[in-house]
Amino acid sequence: MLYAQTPAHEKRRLFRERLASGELLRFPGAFNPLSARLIERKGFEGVYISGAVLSADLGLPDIGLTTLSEVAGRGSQIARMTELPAIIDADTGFGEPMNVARTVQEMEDAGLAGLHIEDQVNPKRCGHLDGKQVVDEHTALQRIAAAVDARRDENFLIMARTDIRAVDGLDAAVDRAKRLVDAGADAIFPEAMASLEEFAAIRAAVDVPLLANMTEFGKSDLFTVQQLADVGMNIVIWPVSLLRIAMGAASRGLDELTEAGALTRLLPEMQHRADLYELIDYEGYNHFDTSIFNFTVAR
Ligand SMILES: C[C@](O)(C(=O)O)[C@H](CC(=O)O)C(=O)O
Ligand SMILES: [Mg+2]
Repeated sequence: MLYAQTPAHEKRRLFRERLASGELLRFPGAFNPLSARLIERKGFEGVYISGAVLSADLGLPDIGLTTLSEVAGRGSQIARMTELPAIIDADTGFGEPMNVARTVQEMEDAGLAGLHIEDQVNPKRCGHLDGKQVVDEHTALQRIAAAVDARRDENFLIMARTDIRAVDGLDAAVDRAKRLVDAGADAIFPEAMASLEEFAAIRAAVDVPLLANMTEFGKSDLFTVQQLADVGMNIVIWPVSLLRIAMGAASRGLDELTEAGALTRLLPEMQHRADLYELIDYEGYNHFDTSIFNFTVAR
């Protein structure tokens, strides 16, 4: 009933333990709190909270328009709904190094297990679009150092994302990954890798956990979990996939309404009322009610 039972510090501890095993952990993107619960029920190891999804959800492009409060607020709503660790996309950290520090503390308080901060200039762009720019090395390292310094729970994962591959090439990405680790990053998110070999090159360069972004219609091919495990990746995200699937289905449903005037034919594709109730534990709430309202009126 209500929210997850596992306290945030415990989720983080367990997450760090699992990450240390070297296995590949699967983090589909939750587009709302309810979908986080579905991800948990289906047996995944974690939940990703995407900036692209948060902005799209508001009808906005992913160009740094969302605020720290909006992102932390949505992160908290999603994280508290699942026992799984949730990692959030903190874009460029919402400002200068001091803002990055505050971002880390807000995300800790929101119950997240970790975040990633990227080295794009403000305002950022989607990592899979052309024309993005990255900051110089000094600024990139400052952001990460500020983040590491600000955290109060040592198990809160500070991941550095580098977008430099699409701008200056793979050698620059390898170099930046190494420097970000030296600055204290617990993990690296090499954005827009072009091939498995490129993931392998980053793997060879640093010892910390690595994240692979399997976003659709972007610059990376869609590799399988096994392929990514074979090149030593430790976390894989499908950041926007569930939103794309849900919006695709919604669009087809609206077309069907226009054409047929009823949705009867789509019933097999819908989440059944019974499945929804099971997912949100209606039963538990009923039980709670009967255990509380057990009085009778004396006459
Ligand atoms: C991972 C990402 O930062 C996100 O916000 O989910 C995006 C995903 C996308 O736009 O497909 C990114 O890769 O920049
Ligand atoms: Mg993003």
